[in-house]
Amino acid sequence: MAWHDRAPDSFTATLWDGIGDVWAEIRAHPFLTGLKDGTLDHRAFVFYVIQDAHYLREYARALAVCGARANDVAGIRMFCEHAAGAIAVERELHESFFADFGLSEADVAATPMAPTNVAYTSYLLSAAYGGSYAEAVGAVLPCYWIYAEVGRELLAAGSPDSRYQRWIDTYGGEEFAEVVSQVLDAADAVGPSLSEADRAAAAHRFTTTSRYEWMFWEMGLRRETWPV
Ligand SMILES: Cc1ncc(CO)c(N)n1
Ligand SMILES: Cc1ncsc1CCO
Repeated sequence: MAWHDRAPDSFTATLWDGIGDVWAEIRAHPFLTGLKDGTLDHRAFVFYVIQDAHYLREYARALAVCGARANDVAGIRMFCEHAAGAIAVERELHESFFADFGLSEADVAATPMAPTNVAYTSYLLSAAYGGSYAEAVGAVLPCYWIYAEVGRELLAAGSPDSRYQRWIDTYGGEEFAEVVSQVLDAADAVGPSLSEADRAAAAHRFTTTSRYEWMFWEMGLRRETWPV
């Protein structure tokens, strides 16, 4: 399982090389260090998980669009399975965390999406519908890859908080690692056929959504609200 260590000249390795600064900031983010050492304010975690339920629904839509646009049956099947998988993870949030917190389906639905969440999901859908297929894939990749890298690091460390550990287990586990390997292999299969301009456009999408990944944790930590 080498999704964190792609072949050096592969398209995905080039993409990852381009986000070195963003990845360094993500690893050091207080939301994640707080999950690891258990010091993260529970209110920030609850806020984040509610926002993530909204995020996963829109992310599943973006993956379904990638599925509709894929050039072969393997790509159609993979993205459609992952879209259904993202909805399954969203459903699990209701059965585990929201049940724990005493939050109903209606409570979650009635919570508005925070500004960063609106911006990130709007950007994903804009890339999925309006960009080239490579741009669509470039935009959805950080969601998979960054969470798998974060999960791997946090799983190795472990958390003293059982709820945070449960979150870590979702993304640090073998099942998610397998999903991420599949999508990175699919991206590397299309990489060599892309024009220089399309590769650059896809890399720009990848960098932008990586930045949104950092901003999503910042949104949770600050419990971001609309300023007006
Ligand atoms: C914001 C965000 N990015 C990535 C994932 C991984 O699925 C997630 N659940 N939420
Ligand atoms: C939750 C999630 N994140 C990226 S893909 C996916 C669904 C995996 O099947």
